[in-house]
Amino acid sequence: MSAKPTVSPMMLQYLSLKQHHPDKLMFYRMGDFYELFFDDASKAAQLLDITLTSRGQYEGEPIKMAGVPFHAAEQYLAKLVKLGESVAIVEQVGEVGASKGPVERKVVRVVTPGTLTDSALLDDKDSNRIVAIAKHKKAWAVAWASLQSGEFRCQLCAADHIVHVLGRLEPAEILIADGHGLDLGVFAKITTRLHAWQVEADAGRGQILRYYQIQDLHGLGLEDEAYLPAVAAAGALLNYIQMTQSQMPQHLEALQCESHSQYIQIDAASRRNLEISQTLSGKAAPTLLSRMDVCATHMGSRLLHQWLHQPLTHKAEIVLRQQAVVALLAHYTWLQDAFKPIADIERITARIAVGSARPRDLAGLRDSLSVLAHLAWPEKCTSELLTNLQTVLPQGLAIAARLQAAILPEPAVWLRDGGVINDGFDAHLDDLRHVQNHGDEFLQALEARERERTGLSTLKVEFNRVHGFYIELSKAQAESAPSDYQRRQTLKNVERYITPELKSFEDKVLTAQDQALALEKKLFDALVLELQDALSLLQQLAKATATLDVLASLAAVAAQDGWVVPQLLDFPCIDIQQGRHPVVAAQVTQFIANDAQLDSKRRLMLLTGPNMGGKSTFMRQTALLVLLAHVGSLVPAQSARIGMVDQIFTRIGASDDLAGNRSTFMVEMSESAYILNHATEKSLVLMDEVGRGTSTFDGLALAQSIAEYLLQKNKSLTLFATHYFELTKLPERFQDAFNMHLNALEQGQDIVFLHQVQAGPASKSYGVAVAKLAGLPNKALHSAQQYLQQLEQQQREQQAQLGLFQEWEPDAQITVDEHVDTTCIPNEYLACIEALQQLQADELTPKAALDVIYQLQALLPQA
Ligand SMILES: Nc1ncnc2c1ncn2[C@@H]1O[C@H](COP(=O)(O)OP(=O)(O)OP(=O)(O)O)[C@@H](O)[C@H]1O
Repeated sequence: MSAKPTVSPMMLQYLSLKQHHPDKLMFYRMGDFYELFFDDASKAAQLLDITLTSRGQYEGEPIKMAGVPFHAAEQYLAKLVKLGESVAIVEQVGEVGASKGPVERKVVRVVTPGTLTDSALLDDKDSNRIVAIAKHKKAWAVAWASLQSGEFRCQLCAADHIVHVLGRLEPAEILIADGHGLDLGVFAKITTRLHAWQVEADAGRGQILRYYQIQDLHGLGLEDEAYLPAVAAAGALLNYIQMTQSQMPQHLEALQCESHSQYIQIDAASRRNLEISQTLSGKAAPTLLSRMDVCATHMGSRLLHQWLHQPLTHKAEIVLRQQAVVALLAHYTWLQDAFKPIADIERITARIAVGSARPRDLAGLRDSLSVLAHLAWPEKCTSELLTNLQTVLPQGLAIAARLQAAILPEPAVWLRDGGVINDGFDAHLDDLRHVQNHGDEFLQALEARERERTGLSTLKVEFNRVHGFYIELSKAQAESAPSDYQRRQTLKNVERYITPELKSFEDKVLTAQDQALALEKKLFDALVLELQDALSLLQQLAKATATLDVLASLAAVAAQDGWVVPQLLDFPCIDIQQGRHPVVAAQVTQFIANDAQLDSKRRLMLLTGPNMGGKSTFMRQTALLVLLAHVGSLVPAQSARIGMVDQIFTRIGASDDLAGNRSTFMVEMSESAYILNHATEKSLVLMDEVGRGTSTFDGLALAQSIAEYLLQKNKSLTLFATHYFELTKLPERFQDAFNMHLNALEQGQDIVFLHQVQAGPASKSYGVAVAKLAGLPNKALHSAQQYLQQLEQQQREQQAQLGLFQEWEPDAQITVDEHVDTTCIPNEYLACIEALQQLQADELTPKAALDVIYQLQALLPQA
């Protein structure tokens, strides 16, 4: 008879918990291990490189199992979260043996990439945002929160704009309802799917009202029906945070709806191209952020990251920052030195809010608040913004004093070890500690007293781990032991005793330790609760510190490299004298500074020049200087006048989007389409070699029409780099287009880049010379040179036959002037004469005249 397969009660418990978290890995606590079962076990074994075993059977199959030790769980969690996994943590919450069956367990928290608060799992410089996307009727909105900073915001936005908002926010996790139908591009892989009912306006409204304990959404400015998508998104976020945290954090700031005109709009592709915080190859350096970030604190680094991604559009706000940076130019070293010991107040505040703060967090907070409160600010270092920030700093003094009283100067790492609460903070704790620490004195006194009472010289009071405290007498004197001595142990030469007084002392000492530990935990938890009432002040302090740190960092970079204050104008204009690329200039030994001038009369700069000549660098440099000016930073230039910009677009470089199934050319055209559909007169557009992803003629035709569209329709300030020399004729038809080029010197077959931007178009592109620099084999170079000559010759011939005449007089029939007697002229010279006759010599530039001579020569019979 075969035994009926049974499922163990523990496995039943596991399965019932797991059914609520089918898409997450489940860490199921069993003693000193977190165990994973079934498919979770195989996945974890593979991702974490841990051993896969099995235990018992389920439905006739062995149950796969893998485990990680409880004390090392954090490092495994960190790895899983980095890989984009979410983990539900199941703890034993009941007493072992309290009831029949397995000890009671429940999911105490869910660790997801966007809801981390644990310092061990977070990157110090990462904002770790979680985003929810929602739709109501036909309108969309995005809401986002950071459990570190307490930031909680939303924004209404068009469906095709969502991916650009995501580009700015760089979320760690995105919540979105199933079947949303949006193309999220690279962000698709970090989405967590919700049911449609979890992202719904009514439910969202309820969540928000409950969280803030308010009656309606008027106070938050979200009562209008138009905000329903934002309400749905924000509510879904709150719901998710509540579900994942063991305790609902109370530090989220009042939900704010951002307007899309608050910051310069930069689409996702442009953000990438400008390498603001990530290089095109995905590295953290060299980028604008890595160049600008000399912040003393991680809070500052995170805020600077935000600032660079969110250049402001309100001039007054920018000017406040500028003034502060200027005021700090002579004092940044002082401020940075003062800030060096400041802990990450923002993250400590987050851990206080979710109840996971540790002893050293509170000690760090205490020391930091104290430093901030006692800053002796230099008298001459003032500006409106600095004064506002400065007034916040002393407000942490009361909390610092309270923590000073409550926490030992150097508390233990773990609360469970004790040694956290300060002496003198709680009388009972002091008593308990006194018992523990002053046991020796008591024992010495007892020994002296007992010797005197009994007159026994061998009497000793001692302690060992097995038998606790005892009075010891030699065998010889044991017979004279008083009657109240109770025998505890007999050894060869000695007898050991206990007395009621010693027993009660022993009880007191042994329980004092446990009691002290329990009391320390209680006092610490109460302290954390007390601090939870001050979350908003702590956040203000963190924000003020981070802001000062960023301003000092901007001042440091500007002071060390001689940057200037850009003058901000209210009309479209870029007038940069001797500008430098903030990142490239720091990398090359000699960087050539260049001017850039664009305004309503010179809207489109056609930029030509050799490969490697510096076109991309110059274009990016211009955009980065405009961006920095809107951040409130000074800029690397001799002088700069910059008009307020609403959007920055860049179409630079070739990249294909294999994940999105789009070819290089398709990406190029989609980005160009986006620019033509969105750029305005106040936008800055960078176009680098549009059209190069397709055949020459298609490419040229597209580049030409895109440039014309930008000039006629968008009227944006545009830098248009191209290798199509045909485009350099555009200024002949459009007054607001003009040519500039990057110059180079040819020395024999070699080329020297001068990296200077000069007026007019480039004379040639030096492609073969650059290929030589790149190390192309000589043979290949040689034949390239020959092909080039042939192609140039063919082009000259074609132009001579068609282009020459078409260009001077497009509709002209090839006729010879009737006043000229042509009978005596050989036929082969006639074309040349006709061409000369029709030439409008006064309208030719010297360069065009030279071209004409070449073409005429080509018409003549070879000598
Ligand atoms: N103003 C400058 N001063 C000094 N070095 C420069 C300058 N501009 C560019 N460079 C150097 O020249 C290199 C090539 O510049 P860049 O990529 O901008 O050229 P490009 O004209 O866009 O080339 P391509 O047409 O091949 O894309 C840069 O990596 C940089 O090292």
